[in-house]
Amino acid sequence: MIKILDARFLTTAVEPKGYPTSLAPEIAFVGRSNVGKSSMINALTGRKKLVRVSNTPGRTRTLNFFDVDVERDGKPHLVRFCDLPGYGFAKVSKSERAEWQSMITTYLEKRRDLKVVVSIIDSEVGPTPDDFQTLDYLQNYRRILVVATKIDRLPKAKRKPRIAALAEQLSLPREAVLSFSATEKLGLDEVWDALLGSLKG
Ligand SMILES: Nc1nc2c(ncn2[C@@H]2O[C@H](COP(=O)(O)OP(=O)(O)OP(=O)(O)O)[C@@H](O)[C@H]2O)c(=O)[nH]1
Ligand SMILES: [Mg+2]
Repeated sequence: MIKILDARFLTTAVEPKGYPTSLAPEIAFVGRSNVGKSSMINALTGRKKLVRVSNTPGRTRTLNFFDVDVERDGKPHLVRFCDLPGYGFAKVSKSERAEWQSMITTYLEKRRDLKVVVSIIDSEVGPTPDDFQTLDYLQNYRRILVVATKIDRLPKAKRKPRIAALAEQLSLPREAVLSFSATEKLGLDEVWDALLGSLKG
């Protein structure tokens, strides 16, 4: 049983000197622009407006940190979430794109507290070349949890086969890809269990 006790915005950062002081294991959310990273954080914390979300890609432009007190089977945990800007967003200038890229890779490579990276894939669109590239790059030095979101957009009968197909495309076992919907609150407990489970090991 998962229960959220509290979730709060901590700080915004663009470079390491702005990262919050170490306190809790960190979990980062990465994926294409507009895939639903910020919405996933809101859904997982049960807070509608903890993070701003938008129909327009490119909503999140800095690293945003949140502290979350969560209780699992009666045991309290403190975890820290980091919401990242999306990749593959075309409507920014080349130099701004390069800045984002370096902001994201510096964090993903250097941050000691970062324990798990949630790689978010659009269930409808499937993994894009950017997704493959990011996963290839990350798997060398980070623990990754793949979550297929916006599963609500698929008819119910197509959900399981789609997840199986995604897993195959990503060369992962079927059970390694979790399905999720922020709008319909599907897969919340499964994602929390996987996150807290991987922080333990
Ligand atoms: N149907 C459906 N829509 C979703 C889901 N999750 C997010 N969305 C919608 O997708 C859009 C983008 O959501 P965000 O959470 O802002 O996406 P993001 O990945 O944080 O986007 P950037 O910060 O711009 O990179 C919004 O219109 C959300 O309402 C979901 O599970 N199902
Ligand atoms: Mg966002």
